[in-house]
Amino acid sequence: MASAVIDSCLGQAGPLLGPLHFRKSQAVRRGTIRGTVAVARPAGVSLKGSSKAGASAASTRSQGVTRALSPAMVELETASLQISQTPEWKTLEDHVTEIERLHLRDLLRDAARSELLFHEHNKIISDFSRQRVTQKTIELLVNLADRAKLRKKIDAMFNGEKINLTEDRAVLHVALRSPRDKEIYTDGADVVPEVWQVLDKIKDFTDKVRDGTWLGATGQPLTDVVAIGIGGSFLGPLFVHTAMRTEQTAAEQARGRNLRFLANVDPVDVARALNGLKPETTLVVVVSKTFTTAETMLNARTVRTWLTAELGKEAVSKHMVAVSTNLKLVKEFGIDPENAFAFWDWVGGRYSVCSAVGMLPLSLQYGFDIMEQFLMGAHNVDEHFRTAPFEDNIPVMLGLTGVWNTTFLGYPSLAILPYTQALSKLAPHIQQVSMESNGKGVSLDGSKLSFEAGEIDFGEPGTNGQHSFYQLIHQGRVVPCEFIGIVKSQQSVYLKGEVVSNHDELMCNFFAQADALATGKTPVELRAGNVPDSLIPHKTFTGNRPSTSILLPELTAYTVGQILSLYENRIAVQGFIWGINSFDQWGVELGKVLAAKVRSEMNMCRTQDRKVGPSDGFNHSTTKLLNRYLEGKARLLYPEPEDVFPCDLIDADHCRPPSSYV
Ligand SMILES: O=P(O)(O)OC[C@H]1O[C@H](O)[C@H](O)[C@@H](O)[C@@H]1O
Repeated sequence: MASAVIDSCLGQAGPLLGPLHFRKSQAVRRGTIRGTVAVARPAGVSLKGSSKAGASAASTRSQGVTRALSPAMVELETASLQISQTPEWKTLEDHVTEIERLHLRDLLRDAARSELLFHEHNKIISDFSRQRVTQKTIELLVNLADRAKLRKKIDAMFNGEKINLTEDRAVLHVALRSPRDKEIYTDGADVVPEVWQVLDKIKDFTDKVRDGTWLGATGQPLTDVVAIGIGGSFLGPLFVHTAMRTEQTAAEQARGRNLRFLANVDPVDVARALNGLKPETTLVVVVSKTFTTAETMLNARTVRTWLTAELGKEAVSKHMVAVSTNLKLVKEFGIDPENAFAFWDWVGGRYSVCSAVGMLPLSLQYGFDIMEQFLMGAHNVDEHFRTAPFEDNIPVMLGLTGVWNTTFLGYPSLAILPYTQALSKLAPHIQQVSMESNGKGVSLDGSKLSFEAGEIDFGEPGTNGQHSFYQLIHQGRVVPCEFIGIVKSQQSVYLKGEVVSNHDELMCNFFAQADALATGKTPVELRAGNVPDSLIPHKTFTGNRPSTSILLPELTAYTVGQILSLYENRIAVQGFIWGINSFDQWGVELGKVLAAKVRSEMNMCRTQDRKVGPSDGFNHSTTKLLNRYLEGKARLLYPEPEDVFPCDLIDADHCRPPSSYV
């Protein structure tokens, strides 16, 4: 059956049958394509020393153990084999020259085109008219999406297929926001009841903490929460918290409560997170999918010491709870499994904000009922994404225009520009979701991509960004932008006598910037404005710089959930088109392995007769730099000259105690 699927897929290839047949035979030879398939592991992935929970399983696979793929997955993997060799891709490449002849200044005069590129779903408006596209571009992008089997890939994700091939996992964060009465299966089991079991437990626990039924060790209410976690166990919750803080209903619910995050292992971050807090009133939530992440575990131990130094060891059971997929390690750490909130390996860290990772700390702060609205908003856009035709599907359109800009027009970046301070942590969150998901160099089957996937995301709320990096995006490099505006501000400030409120002023810029980028300012216009000739080149704006505008009615828990889903699904679309695995992150492992090596060197440096040199496996540069650090540390630890130990033996000079002590 699988080979029939492959043949039918290849059969559409037309003039490109050659390369695709080559791919096919190569894949068949490697054993990646057959009825039940043996999958080659991605080349060059070293899993040894990985601290992630899935690593041991993955490492057995890397040692040559193969596994079976369902026919559906065979089909999807096949559809991802070098999408750049398909006629649909080539047609888009050819289409670039047509688009290069057009200027957005002229395209925007076409009202019919603008109407076509204007979409609305449940009061979310998206306007793609300032993208460098015509109706034909959209048709060609949709053809590419069909060739990439986008619909089937979306269905496979929602149906719990193990589309994360390198970790053999389903990708079901959408199940985290599913209504109770839905059924979503993976590995033959419906996951929705488990999701709701944990959500019910979160509601129960957070209600008790908030109403004072659950008290601290000294009988005081726990009004302050410190959530310790990093990466996906931090950025999503921080984004949502920042978005909710000034929303009226949420702010009322949070009155008298504090939520802080501790992410960086930097002691400065520890000091800032704990500054002014009292152990008696503090609840610590340790958030880690794996419960092995070095930074989080060290911070958790540090904060546990801070708590127990004042309250005694028994206080841990009242003051520390955990969110993890690894309940065994939670228990070993000393947190009662009763006080642990589970999630599952089918939730990627960066996609985990709708699990207990976000729901627990955020419900402690705002109450479960408000956070349930957040889940409902995300689910609403998930359903739109799953069911709407591609041309009217906002996440799909965002993803397709993203692929168009990045891959075909050659603009590798995306600026995320919300015109509300409440979304100031959206860009940092999306940076992880997008860049960790799509920053890949090989396609699903492990073959090297012939184009660059991924997008460099950054951003800052308007208007602040305008006074910072907008110069570059107006007159320097072309950086596609996504402007996000809100109709009803979370805070209405109307000064008596002023027609334009603060919010109106903010939104004037939301509209103006997108048009300034698109239309620019020509030398003719400048001359008409009496600009001297010498300044004309400096004051010219070339325009033709693409952007999308998204307008939301208001910023509530519900619409924050919608925004999350728009971006998560947009990023999935891009990965599905590029034919990569957006759901693994092997690229973060190597640095961790090397850090572990440095850590063991530092530990050994505590002994006085320590001999460190290049033979320990570091190159000359690292050895020298590391030894400078150790030398500085030695001065701090061993202030007396005789206490200074020779930890730097690259050359004889460094063996001596620092000269200032001699
Ligand atoms: O939640 P944890 O297991 O502690 O992982 C925290 C983070 O670790 C790594 O950096 C991964 O690349 C991230 O995806 C993950 O979110």
